[in-house]
Amino acid sequence: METKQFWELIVNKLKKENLIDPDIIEEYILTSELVKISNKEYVILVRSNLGVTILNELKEVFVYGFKSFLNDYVAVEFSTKVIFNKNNKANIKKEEASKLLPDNALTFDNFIVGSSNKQANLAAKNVVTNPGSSFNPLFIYGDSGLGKTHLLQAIKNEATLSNKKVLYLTSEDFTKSVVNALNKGDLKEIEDLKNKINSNDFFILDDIQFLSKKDKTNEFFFNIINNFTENGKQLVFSSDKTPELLNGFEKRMITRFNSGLSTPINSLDIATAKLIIEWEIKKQGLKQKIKEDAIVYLAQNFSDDVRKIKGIVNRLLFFGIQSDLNHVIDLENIIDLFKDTPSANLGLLNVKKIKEVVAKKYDVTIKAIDGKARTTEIKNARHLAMYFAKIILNHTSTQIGAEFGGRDHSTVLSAISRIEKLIYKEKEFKKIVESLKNEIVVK
Ligand SMILES: Nc1ncnc2c1ncn2[C@@H]1O[C@H](COP(=O)(O)OP(=O)(O)OP(=O)(O)O)[C@@H](O)[C@H]1O
Repeated sequence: METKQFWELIVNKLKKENLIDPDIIEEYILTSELVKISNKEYVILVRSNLGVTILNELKEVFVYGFKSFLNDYVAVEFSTKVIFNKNNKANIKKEEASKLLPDNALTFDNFIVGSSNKQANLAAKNVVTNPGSSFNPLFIYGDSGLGKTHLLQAIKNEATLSNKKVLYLTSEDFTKSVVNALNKGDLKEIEDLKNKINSNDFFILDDIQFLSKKDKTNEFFFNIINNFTENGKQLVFSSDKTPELLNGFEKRMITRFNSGLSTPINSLDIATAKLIIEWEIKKQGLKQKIKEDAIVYLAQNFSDDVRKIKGIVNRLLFFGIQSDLNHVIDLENIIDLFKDTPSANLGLLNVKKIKEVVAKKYDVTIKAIDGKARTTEIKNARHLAMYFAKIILNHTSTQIGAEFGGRDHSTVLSAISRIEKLIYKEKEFKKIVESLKNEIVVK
């Protein structure tokens, strides 16, 4: 279908469902144009900057509109024609330059985004486009193996492609250089090192928890932080803890770490873990097909750390080498292959836990959720629990039907769709869903 017709369909749908004020439709939407960037990315060109601001507030409604026709979530951005054309030219240049990066470079393109890391990913992209503004320093924290270094390297690569001067160091290397210079007691050497670091547009320091806490190293570091913030240049730090929990730093340092944006990378949720497993399988080139429920099982049980996922996929490849090319790897194979591997807590997540959390919230029983009663409270609880079984556990609609008192898969689909619609329409309901989701996935 032509993009123009497709855009008309979406606008008509949003109009019909009264999801947008008619004046806004008239003034900003009917005068806009849709541009398809890829199957997953669309840009809506609006006539004015004010229009962009207003429509950005309604982004979720548009995402809903696209999903109704495409049956998938897509990225929707708003822009004016002038800005879009300017960015497009810059992107083409960047695309050319990015071909110079090694194949295994850690970039935003090969970082898989899901609810556990989307905030950190967004903040990381933001400091590349707006260096030295409000998110300075950017402080990313989280457990080992969840992608902190990956995001820091992505910032480095992307900023370098935009012709920025970037210094990325591990805290160990930074400490070594500083201690070396200080031990020599040669003032010029210390000044040279300071100037060398300060000459960059970005200073990225990984695993800050390992930084030496000696007074003089701290003093040196404090000076660097001040130079960067005063000159509007970007600082990025990563750590396994929040700034407040970092031991041994002076209070003034903690205040500096907190003066920009601290953002977590949380433990993987099952949907993201599943995407990373599928991506690794594809990247590493497993020859055999693997069944969906087998991947979900791996995601539920072994995805507390992305490094572990890589190890799991290596074992799958080894299994593949020993198997027939036509063999389809199923759940039974996987359970057998990983029977001695200790599983992560995610394995404890199941439909029962979802039903318990939702039943408590709506003050109904699990029996009622599985039963036939259709009071508003029971229906809401049932539909929401089905929705969570889909987005958190990634169960199929047939599977969910069976788990909720033997319902038809089309009943499940319409329940999920009802919840999605409510989330887009009602901000309060969206908040409830977010908080219940956190309660369910918390370890
Ligand atoms: N969301 C993701 N998408 C793709 N690859 C990822 C993702 N998260 C992590 N990885 C990969 O997992 C591996 C471990 O990630 P990384 O080194 O960035 O973790 P980390 O949080 O810095 O851990 P540590 O605190 O131990 O240094 C890397 O190979 C990284 O590329």
